[in-house]
Amino acid sequence: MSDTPYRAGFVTFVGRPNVGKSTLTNALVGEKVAITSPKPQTTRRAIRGIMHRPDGQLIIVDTPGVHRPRTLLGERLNALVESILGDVDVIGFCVPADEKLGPGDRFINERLDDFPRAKKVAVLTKTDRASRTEIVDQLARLGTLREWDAVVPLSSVAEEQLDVLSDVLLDLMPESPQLYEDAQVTDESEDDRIAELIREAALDGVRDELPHSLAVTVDDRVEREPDGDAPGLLELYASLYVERDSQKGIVIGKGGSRLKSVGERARHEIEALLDRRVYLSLRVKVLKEWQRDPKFLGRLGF
Ligand SMILES: Nc1nc2c(ncn2[C@@H]2O[C@H](COP(=O)(O)OP(=O)(O)OP(=O)(O)O)[C@@H](O)[C@H]2O)c(=O)[nH]1
Repeated sequence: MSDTPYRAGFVTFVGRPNVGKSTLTNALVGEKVAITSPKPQTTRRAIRGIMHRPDGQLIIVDTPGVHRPRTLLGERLNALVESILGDVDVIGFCVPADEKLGPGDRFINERLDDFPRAKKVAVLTKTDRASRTEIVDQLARLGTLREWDAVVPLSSVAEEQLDVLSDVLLDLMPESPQLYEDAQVTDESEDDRIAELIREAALDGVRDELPHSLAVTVDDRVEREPDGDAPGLLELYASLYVERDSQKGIVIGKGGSRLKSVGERARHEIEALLDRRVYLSLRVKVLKEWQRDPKFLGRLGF
């Protein structure tokens, strides 16, 4: 045994939409906890994933994309980002290896000056999509932005250099007792995670601006009695909220076909999460302007 002290603390990954923050969180935690989708700005919640190691714990806070507020939801998201960044030990600034450093990256980087307490690590994501030369060039450009506590190139998909990042992050954490129990991978409630899985399935492949217009609540759970030798089912009743009739049509699809496949996909994911059989009932409701409704936002946990 070495005499390395036990370290634990909080890290958050920031960066433009779609740079791979959620995928990185999932790869580090090793279980699906954050919503990932090819659409920008689908992460709305501060979902925490916890990476456990014998020598420490990384508590990962997933932030929503930093964007200009146009609605009450947008304002609350930005306020949420501010409060998260003010509170973490390390901020991981993510930039993809396969795109040039742009004004969006510089804007976010400059905002990091407002959080002097946090150590700052540059993470070059998606290295599997770039050549060696491109990676070296990007690292050099990243180096001009500020004096980083560390710079790590990695690929979450190819699972390259993830261990390097976790070593680096843990090294920057304060000495601390264990903050969460071993078995915990997230402190989100089970219903929240179920709602996220449904939301992710419902967003898959929809092309317009649905991401911010779709909210999911789990309304009821009923234990169905075991039938002979067959174990009891868990019945889950959830609602999908959209803002317009046209969006309801998109979610439901022709003759309900899309909603059916959304339900099937979500059910599989939920069964994997809960490790038991589930009956899932989905209803789609139109709630005009829900993003401006403080009461409803409160219900969603904002
Ligand atoms: N090839 C490759 N693709 C990746 C990698 N990491 C993420 N992606 C893909 O990039 C897309 C965006 O990833 P996300 O993890 O959802 O990105 P995000 O930064 O959390 O996005 P927002 O939630 O919009 O802020 C997805 O299609 C991922 O599969 C990687 O290491 N390699």
